[in-house]
Amino acid sequence: MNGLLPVEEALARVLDGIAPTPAEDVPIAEAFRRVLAAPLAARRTQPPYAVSAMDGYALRAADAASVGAALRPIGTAPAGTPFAGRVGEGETVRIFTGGALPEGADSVLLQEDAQVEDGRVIVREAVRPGQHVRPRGLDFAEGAVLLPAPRRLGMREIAIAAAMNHWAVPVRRQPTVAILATGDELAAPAPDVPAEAIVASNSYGIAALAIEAGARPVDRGIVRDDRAALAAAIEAALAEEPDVLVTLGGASVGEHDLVRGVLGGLGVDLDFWKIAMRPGKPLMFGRRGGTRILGLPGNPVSSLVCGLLFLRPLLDALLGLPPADPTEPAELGAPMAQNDRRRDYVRAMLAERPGAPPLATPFPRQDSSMLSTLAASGCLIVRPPHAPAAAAGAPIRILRLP
Ligand SMILES: Nc1nc2c(c(=O)[nH]1)N[C@H]1C(S)=C(S)[C@@H](COP(=O)(O)OP(=O)(O)OC[C@H]3O[C@@H](n4cnc5c(N)ncnc54)[C@H](O)[C@@H]3O)O[C@H]1N2
Ligand code: MOO
Repeated sequence: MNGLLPVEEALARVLDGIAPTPAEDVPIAEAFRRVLAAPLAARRTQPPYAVSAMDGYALRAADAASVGAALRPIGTAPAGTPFAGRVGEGETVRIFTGGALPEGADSVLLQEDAQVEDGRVIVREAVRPGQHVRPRGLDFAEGAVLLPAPRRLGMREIAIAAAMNHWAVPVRRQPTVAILATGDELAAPAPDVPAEAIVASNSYGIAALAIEAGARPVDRGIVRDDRAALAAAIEAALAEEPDVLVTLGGASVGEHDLVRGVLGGLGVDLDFWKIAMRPGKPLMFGRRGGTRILGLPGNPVSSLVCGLLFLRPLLDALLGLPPADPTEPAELGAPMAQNDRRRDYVRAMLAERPGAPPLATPFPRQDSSMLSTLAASGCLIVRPPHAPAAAAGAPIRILRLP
């Protein structure tokens, strides 16, 4: 392997022996983006009784089978207030969307198809049996398992969990991700940021990735390239026993790249890998107690791409989610040269095309410091090691950017 570790092998080692975080109950209103720990079954039948799907008149279809039929109104049935009586032959009840279909009625005449004349309701459009009625249990029946686990709870899942009358849901505890930036040159974004500083962006990008995955980031700030300060900052972060500690920068081989030595001295069982990928070659991975430590490279694009490829699957595994192939097929929009021994993740514009795979066109400059191209990209083109030169139109695989 020329001393370069393949991406899959590195990921397998990061995920080795992982167990999902314990389950806890959270109120439904706080469950967005959390991962369901146990399947959810409906606690009720929806709708719990037959209801009208329209504003109109509840009646017996047999009484309204022909245009011109006249019916006698005997009451009203708005949503939430059922009509207490029974609809008999030639009778009708004014009903509104969501109102309970009164006993005796089997259909609803649309308001627009009715005319009220001399206290009578005249049918202007013949009614089919069952018309505009939502039968009991149309959506779901009590006991039906509508949300399997594990599943990340988005808008749709939250809504149906609430509809099934779950006021609290069992979810995985949010993994905690401590994030520590390293580097003398760095300063947090602020009005008074020194002119000579580099604004520390990686912490914010990695925190966003963690939140999107359903984890809880903890910002441990910026530490100088000083062995003692770095050791103190890492020890303080580890003392909180986060599920993951991410260090940013200082991962390479220069004299100021101290993270590796410091982690080793703090009892971290550590691997330092050169991964066969670009961007993001240097990557540290270690463990201490229940904490997994990811040492990401400092170059901003390398940091975020490594975050997508290693931190994201790690968080998914901690949340009990199965591994997923994040790539999909696409077509190349411009020629690409032969690749070397590293797998490239190439920033590219993405154009959707009806009836054809999306078109991915690489940006000409791929410097791993350039967040501007990452921000403008729709995807990363995944080029295998030693891929031959490819012409525009060639089938490729892409990783859509979140
Ligand atoms: N002689 C070698 N030099 C380098 C190698 C190598 O193999 N041999 N690898 C290169 C590659 S590839 C990468 S990637 C970088 C990784 O460097 P480090 O992880 O040590 O990162 P730093 O040196 O600390 O910083 C690199 C670059 O990124 C900026 N940076 C750092 N942290 C942040 C942050 N939180 N937010 C924004 N920008 C950040 C930093 O200012 C530097 O410009 O090493 C190459 N060198
Ligand atoms: O791997 Mo470095 O990330 O190429 O810049």
